[in-house]
Amino acid sequence: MSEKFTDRIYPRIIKLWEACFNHPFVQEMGNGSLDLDKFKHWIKQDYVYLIEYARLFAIGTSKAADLETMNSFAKGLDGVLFMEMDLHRSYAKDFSINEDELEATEPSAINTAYTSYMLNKAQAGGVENVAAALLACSWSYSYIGLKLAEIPGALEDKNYGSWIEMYSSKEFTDLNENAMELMNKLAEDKPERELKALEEIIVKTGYFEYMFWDMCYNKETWSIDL
Ligand SMILES: Cc1ncc(CO)c(N)n1
Repeated sequence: MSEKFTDRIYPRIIKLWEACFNHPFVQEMGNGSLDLDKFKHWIKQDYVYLIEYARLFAIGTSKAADLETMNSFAKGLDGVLFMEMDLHRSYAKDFSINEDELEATEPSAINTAYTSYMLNKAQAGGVENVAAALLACSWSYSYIGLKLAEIPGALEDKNYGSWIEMYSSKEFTDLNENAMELMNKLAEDKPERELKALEEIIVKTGYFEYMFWDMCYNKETWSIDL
């Protein structure tokens, strides 16, 4: 059996996940000191990010060549819309942000750039492009969730415990494994040139992951108030 695609790109990709894990936003969630306003910015921005992200799974479902692949994309779509976004809705409720306000969040510049890039890559290419465009999202959060859960007391934190619990849960771990398996299956037997292009999509979305943390930490929207 040939080497799995995700194993082959791992040495490069892990540097991105480590940088995300070491970002002050993530570190401060881990020790409970993160400013709640920064976290609220994440909840709102991430909610509208996930609406666009969910579309990728729908695109993948329609581009899939066989039923098994359709099922995997559909499972991902269900997981994002109902399991992952429930976390955001539950936090929003605690913060007295109603669901209409949450859904009406204006995506920031980085958020818009990230989702536009993903959707463009997903729409322009074959089904393997869709799997590549959505992978950094689940892979990085799964890495971060599992690492944060190892910090003593982090799972019990009154503010960030449920975040860490969800992203380190079996359900989310399964969702990410499903995305990784999809990528590996769709990358099988692809020529080197195409594998390089898929790797590039994963690296670029990985950079966007880092920038998303930074955007939330600095509560950025767009550069000029109008
Ligand atoms: C920006 C971003 N990346 C990844 C995830 C994990 O699904 C998320 N919720 N938001």
